[in-house]
Amino acid sequence: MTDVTIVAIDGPAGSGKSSVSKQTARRLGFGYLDTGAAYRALAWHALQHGIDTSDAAAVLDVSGDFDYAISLDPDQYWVRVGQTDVTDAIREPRVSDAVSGVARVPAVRESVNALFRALVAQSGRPGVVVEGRDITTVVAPDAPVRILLTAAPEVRAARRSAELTTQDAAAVAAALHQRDASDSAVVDFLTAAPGVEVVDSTDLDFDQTVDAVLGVIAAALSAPTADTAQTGA
Ligand SMILES: Nc1ncnc2c1ncn2[C@@H]1O[C@H](COP(=O)(O)OP(=O)(O)OP(=O)(O)O)[C@@H](O)[C@H]1O
Ligand SMILES: Nc1ccn([C@@H]2O[C@H](COP(=O)(O)O)[C@@H](O)[C@H]2O)c(=O)n1
Repeated sequence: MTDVTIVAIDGPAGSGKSSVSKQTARRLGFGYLDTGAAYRALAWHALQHGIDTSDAAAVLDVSGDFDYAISLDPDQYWVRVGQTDVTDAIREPRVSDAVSGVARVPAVRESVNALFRALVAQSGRPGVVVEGRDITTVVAPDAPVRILLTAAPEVRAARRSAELTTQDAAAVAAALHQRDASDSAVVDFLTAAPGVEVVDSTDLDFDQTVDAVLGVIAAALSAPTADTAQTGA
């Protein structure tokens, strides 16, 4: 797809994709692309227009004037819609609750996937860690490194509720599992596709998880490819 080395990371909500991918990108001097932010920002945009995101036709309609921008710098992360900085707003529970409706619209997925590929190609970085739900399978199925980052459901819910102090733990867990259930009807991010390495962080702390991901990347990038094996390069 491009000369930029892509590290593709998928996984369910709260598995640590964003935080682990961002730190991995820093350690490698790579860019970091949070693909979920595009779906969240479009959900935010739809809500601003008073649209119910379960109405696919209305979502598609409002996506016509969706002016989206995101930083790929892991140290200066921001997300904008038009002139509005929505970096924090797209994490609000009302957006998380609405986002699966947006992600369910096939034309939206095609359009954001084209945008992701363009952002990676224009990143100016030697590599980009791209994280989401369908990166290993749809957005970058030929990436040299493809990882499914998992953790037990109760561990993911506990990590998420530890960062959201305004909501009770049971409500956070229920919302997270509800979002996984809706999302997994659209893309399968709970089982690893052939060739995708699983990193299970259930019993790992954050630094151990980053190290495990870096280990998979080092092994994959040093392994001979079909091309180098043939030429002896
Ligand atoms: N291995 C780990 N051990 C402990 N905490 C972790 C670990 N990995 C991530 N976390 C913490 O878990 C929380 C959720 O992680 P993060 O937001 O990166 O998940 P995510 O998969 O991107 O979620 P979502 O898909 O909902 O955006 C964060 O507070 C993060 O710091
Ligand atoms: N590749 C992707 C990434 C995300 N989604 C949808 O966006 C939502 C938010 O993603 P987060 O990673 O920020 O939690 C997610 O719940 C999916 O609905 C997607 O479909 N494909």
